[in-house]
Amino acid sequence: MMSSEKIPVEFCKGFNGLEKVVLREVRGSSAEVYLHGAHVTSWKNDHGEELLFVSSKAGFEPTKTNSLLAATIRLTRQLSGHAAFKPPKAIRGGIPICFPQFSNMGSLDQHGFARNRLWSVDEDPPPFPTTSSNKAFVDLILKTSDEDLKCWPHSYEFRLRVTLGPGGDLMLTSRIRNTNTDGKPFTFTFAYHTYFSVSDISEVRVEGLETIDYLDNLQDRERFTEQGDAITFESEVDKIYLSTPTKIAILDHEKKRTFVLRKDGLPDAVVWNPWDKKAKAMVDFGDDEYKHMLCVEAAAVEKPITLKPGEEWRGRQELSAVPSSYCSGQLDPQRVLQGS
Ligand SMILES: O=P(O)(O)OC[C@H]1O[C@H](O)[C@H](O)[C@@H](O)[C@@H]1O
Repeated sequence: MMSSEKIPVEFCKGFNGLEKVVLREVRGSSAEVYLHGAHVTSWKNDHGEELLFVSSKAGFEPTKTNSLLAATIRLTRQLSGHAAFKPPKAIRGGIPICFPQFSNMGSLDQHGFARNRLWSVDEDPPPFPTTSSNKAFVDLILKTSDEDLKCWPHSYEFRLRVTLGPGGDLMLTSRIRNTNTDGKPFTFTFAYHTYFSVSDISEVRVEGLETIDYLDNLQDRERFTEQGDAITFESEVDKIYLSTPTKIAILDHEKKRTFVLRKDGLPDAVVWNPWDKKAKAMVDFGDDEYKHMLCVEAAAVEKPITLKPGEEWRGRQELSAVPSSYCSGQLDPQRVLQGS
């Protein structure tokens, strides 16, 4: 007799034959992680609704990879010069990992190399201090390669655990260790570059960043202070909020859904939407897709992290999606932020 219980962790082939890991939780939620970039490309709630944005122009159809239709789409794209995602390029959407450099704030390529590398499954990860009963998780690892030593001359071990919690929450924990044998410390910046899927950007509010200082990427990283109201969107935004609260809420009024982002070890938060002009300039992003995404990125940017040999840093992001409660058309941010 076949068991009806879903396999919590499945290793299989995804887009372009690339290896992926599917996490499933008994109530029906799921997540997908590619070994390319340790990139989370899908996070679905127990109704099967996708909660992350992945660009249709990324050329990335995670669920149709084996079908004739998907093959035809891929061929058509190739023939029309479509900007399909192909390693070593990063996937446009989901949760790319920016390491060891956020943005262009250093000598490396934009956002560092971790999002473009092939990670391995970590068969024997060091234990976490707290044990949990979660079954749906995977441990991935990235280590120094000869190629990366040329641009970043340090030895490191980057362990990422991706966990799907029993309620469908998605947890990412990074542990980065300096394994240099030359006695030298290293310094890095970091971000979980999360693309949330939203119904309509003009209906979205972000709570938790009011009155916080930020560096505006659109104004030479000049420092400003955010006003007292929730953040809404009517033009391009690219801001690095500094030393933010650990909990940020993204309220999607139309979907009646609120994402709650909790973070630990990551003081900053980047908020990005390219809006129409920049969207048009991006080859792997649809002209109108800016309306349906918002990046809110748990990050360590302003104060780079320095590790001495043998030292380990930990940075964690936890995402949940909850139905928004609202009365007389007004969302109640207090309730969301208090977690009630
Ligand atoms: O195009 P990418 O390299 O993936 O970067 C996409 C975006 O990432 C971050 O949010 C930065 O703050 C933006 O300045 C950048 O445009």
